[in-house]
Order: sequence, then C-alpha cells, then structure tokens
Amino acid sequence: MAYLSIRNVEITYKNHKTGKDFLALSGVSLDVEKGEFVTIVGPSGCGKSTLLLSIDGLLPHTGGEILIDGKPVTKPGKDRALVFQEFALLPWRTIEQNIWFGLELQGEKKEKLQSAADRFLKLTGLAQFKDHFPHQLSGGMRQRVGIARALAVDPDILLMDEPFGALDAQTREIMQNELLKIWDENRKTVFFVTHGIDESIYLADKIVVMSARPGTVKEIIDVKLPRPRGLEVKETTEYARLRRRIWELLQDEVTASAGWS
Ligand SMILES: Nc1ncnc2c1ncn2[C@@H]1O[C@H](COP(=O)(O)OP(=O)(O)OP(=O)(O)O)[C@@H](O)[C@H]1O
Repeated sequence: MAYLSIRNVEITYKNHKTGKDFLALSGVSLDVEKGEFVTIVGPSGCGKSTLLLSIDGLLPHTGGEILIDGKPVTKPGKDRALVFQEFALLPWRTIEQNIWFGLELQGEKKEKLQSAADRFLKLTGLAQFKDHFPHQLSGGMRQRVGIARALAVDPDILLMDEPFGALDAQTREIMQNELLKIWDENRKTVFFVTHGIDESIYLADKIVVMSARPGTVKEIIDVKLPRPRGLEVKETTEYARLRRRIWELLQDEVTASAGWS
C-alpha cells in the first residue's frame, strides 16, 4: 500500500445561510510514496486548497478516505505542516521566535526550540537575520522563514499552498532552487499547489493535473527529469514535452472554469 493514499475523496461545503451544499471535490484518488515531491495544478476554484486542507485534516472529507501509513486522517497531526502564500508570520516576534512558534504550541522545551531554530536558520540561510523582525525582511526571506517554521516541527508531510505566488519572477526561481536544496536534505513528502506550469514541472516527481469544478484528478504525470535539477533541464525536449502536455490538459479546464466554453 502507498504511504499516502487518497481514495475516492469527496468534499462538500455546506452554506449555513442557504442550507445548500456545494460539491468542491469529487472522486479524487491519488497514491503518493514517502519522500515524493508532488505538485498540483488546475484551474482557479477546482479545489486545490481544499484538497490540501483535507490532507492536513483541518477540513473533513465528506466521502472516501485519506490514509497515511494505512491510518485514516481525521484531524491535523504533528506529522503534517502547512505553508501558505501569506507567510502568516507573527510581526511582533523575531525570525528566531517565529521559527519556535509551532514547537511552542507542541509544548517543547527551550533547548529543543533553540536547536531546531539554529538548524533551520542555517538550512534556510537566515542565521544572520535571526534577531530581525518580519517587516525587516524581503518577501523571499519571509517565505523562507515560513518554510523553516514548518520544517522545525519535523513533519513527514509538507503541504504548501502556492507558497511562492506573491513573489516576483526572479525571487520565485531562486526560491524554487532553495526549496529543492532543502528538500534534498530532508526528503519530506511534499504537496505543492501552484498556478505555474514551469514551477510544477521543475519541482515535481509527480504532477497532479486537476479538472474544473467539481475538482477531480484529470491526469497524473510522472516527471523523470534528472536530479539535482538546474536551469539546464528547462532546455531538454522532455521538459518541452511535459510543458506542452500540461498546457493541453489545462487549456480545456481553464476555459470551462471561466465559463468561456
Ligand atoms: N469555506 C468554504 N465554503 C464554501 N465554499 C468554499 C469554501 N472554501 C472554498 N469554497 C469553494 O470551493 C471551491 C474550491 O476552492 P479552493 O480554494 O479549494 O480552490 P483552488 O483550486 O485552491 O482555487 P485557487 O486556484 O483560485 O486558489 C471554490 O469554488 C470555492 O469557492
């Protein structure tokens, strides 16, 4: 059995005002092995964030099952951590204290906080900024703090919801490489939601292309590009083939979700 198995998952949102149900995800099935880097692409509103929240356990699924190591997901757990686009850093805390935050919530002792902060400040290249406050850092650096904070709780699964969406193109490329370096050292299982086709290929072992509402898995594409990856992979014919394929798959869905077809 796969490490993480999503089987026929359905998610319905209830509108408490109107009492009407809204089917956001339907028949989503996906198997992921430990340490795989999975990217998720799909048209706006197809349920990418919904899927991530349900893997986290913050959002209960209304049908099907999500199994991690054979155990059903029913609530959030220490084995999973979320990273959002809006860094969600606490402005009154220093960078180091922000990295402590998740561990503090888990009731860890000061020595553990300190050693985790030291390790991940170093890994994310932020050691010299540990006493700075979030507003004193650039967007890319703040996002690295968000990643360090998520890694500090040592999750098995990292759930990243468009983490680089707010960054400029150059910082985004730098962050992609940083993330791959960090992932190489940790080999966490990663789910990474993105609107970027290039980003989805460059990072992934496996790309999940979702269809328009109600969201489901349209195709799963294995990425066999060599690792460690550098910009040269973007010039290969395999990269161009993947790019064309994803674009074809998405084109119909984006048109459908925007109501143009
Ligand atoms: N709390 C909620 N209550 C009701 N409907 C919701 C709720 N959250 C999301 N939805 C709806 O569920 C659908 C899926 O939303 P979701 O945010 O998961 O999509 P997405 O693919 O992540 O979108 P985007 O790419 O624009 O971020 C959308 O139609 C959205 O309006």
